[in-house]
Amino acid sequence: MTQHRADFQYEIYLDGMTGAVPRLPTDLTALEEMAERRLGPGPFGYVAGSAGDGSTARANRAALERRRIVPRMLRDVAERDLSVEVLGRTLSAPLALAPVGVLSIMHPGAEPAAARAAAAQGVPFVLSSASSTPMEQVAEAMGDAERWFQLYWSKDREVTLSFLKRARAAGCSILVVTLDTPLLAWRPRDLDQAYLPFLRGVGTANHFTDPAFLAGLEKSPQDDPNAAVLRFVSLFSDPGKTWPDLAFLRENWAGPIVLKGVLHPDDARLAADAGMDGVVVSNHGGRQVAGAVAAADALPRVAAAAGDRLTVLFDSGVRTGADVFKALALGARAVLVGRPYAYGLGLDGQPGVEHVIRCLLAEFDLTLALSGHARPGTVGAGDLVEDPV
Ligand SMILES: Cc1cc2nc3c(=O)[nH]c(=O)nc-3n(C[C@H](O)[C@H](O)[C@H](O)COP(=O)(O)O)c2cc1C
Ligand SMILES: CC(C)CC(=O)C(=O)O
Repeated sequence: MTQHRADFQYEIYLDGMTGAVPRLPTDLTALEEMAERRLGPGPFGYVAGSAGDGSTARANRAALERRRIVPRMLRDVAERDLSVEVLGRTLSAPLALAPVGVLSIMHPGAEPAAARAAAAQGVPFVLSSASSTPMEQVAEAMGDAERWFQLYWSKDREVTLSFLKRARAAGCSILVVTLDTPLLAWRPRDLDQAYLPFLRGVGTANHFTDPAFLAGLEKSPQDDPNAAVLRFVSLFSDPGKTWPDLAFLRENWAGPIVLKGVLHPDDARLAADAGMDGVVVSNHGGRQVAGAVAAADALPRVAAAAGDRLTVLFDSGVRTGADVFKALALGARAVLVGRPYAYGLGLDGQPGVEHVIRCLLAEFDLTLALSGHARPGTVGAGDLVEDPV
């Protein structure tokens, strides 16, 4: 019998009947509620939080919920294949774990535990620049599994070059350049808790182990942590950059480059003109511009502008397998998921992250089949209608 991702549901039922394994909730909203009860208010608030009044994070969910699937019947979906081609590689399913920094605030296993889960479930892991574990150690935890590197584009060219070199040596195939965080947004939840991990030196591991970063310090981060954190904050990102600056990254990264945080179709055109290979339509999970367009509302226009010049990925608000399906129907090739896996990690380490991936992919497989599709590539705009607002 063909093994399908959907079979996970019977594993859960059978385990439940024998009482063998206490499972995390399969509804990822319930998982978030459990995380809120079990994790500390600072760490939970940092992950759950968003910019300003939180309206963009809410809009992300509303824009996905407003789209409704129109299932088709009698289409032979017995043999299904969830794989998709993304920038020259075959992914086992249209899902990757988004770059999420500072994972040690969730669980001591931190990034290596999440990366191992991604590897075990066959989905790419995107290593964050703001990782609490040096990228070499994260890569080591993954064996040969697919990983991409997310760059926070430093003010210091030598640090950027050093990161690119290290990421390449650590086996990262795709460079994901995050454009929407040249400044940290106004985040009331973190302000009210006075909780910003970087000011405590968390999420600085890639910097604190980087020769080019260390060269700018008089003393080691161990001997003078304050100076090291201040250097991190001053270099972390650069609001002065413009489109022509991308030439520097194009010259110094041999593989595909994907720009994360694109919401306007004209920015997609500029990305293609700059020789980029893809974009992630994303508003950073509503964490940067309060009042920004919902990512799912931006997606069809960006996908149209991208045409066949760019591969379009999507994140911000994905919480169900049906959301994955909807994002594909709106024009994405694959999606990234952020907060849910951070909660899975916080609640149960590597198995918790695997649980989240398996839930999303089981439900995606079922949604695909029950909507009349045997593979992601046939999903399109005709599969959705939009509820009146
Ligand atoms: C705690 C946290 C840390 C994040 N760190 C990064 C990061 O280091 N780099 C980055 O490009 N995006 C980062 N993001 C944004 C995610 O990559 C992604 O865009 C977002 O979480 C998607 O929305 P979702 O959480 O609704 O799935 C972070 C998000 C969260 C929640
Ligand atoms: C600001 C970053 C270092 C982490 C991040 O992307 C986030 O908190 O959303």
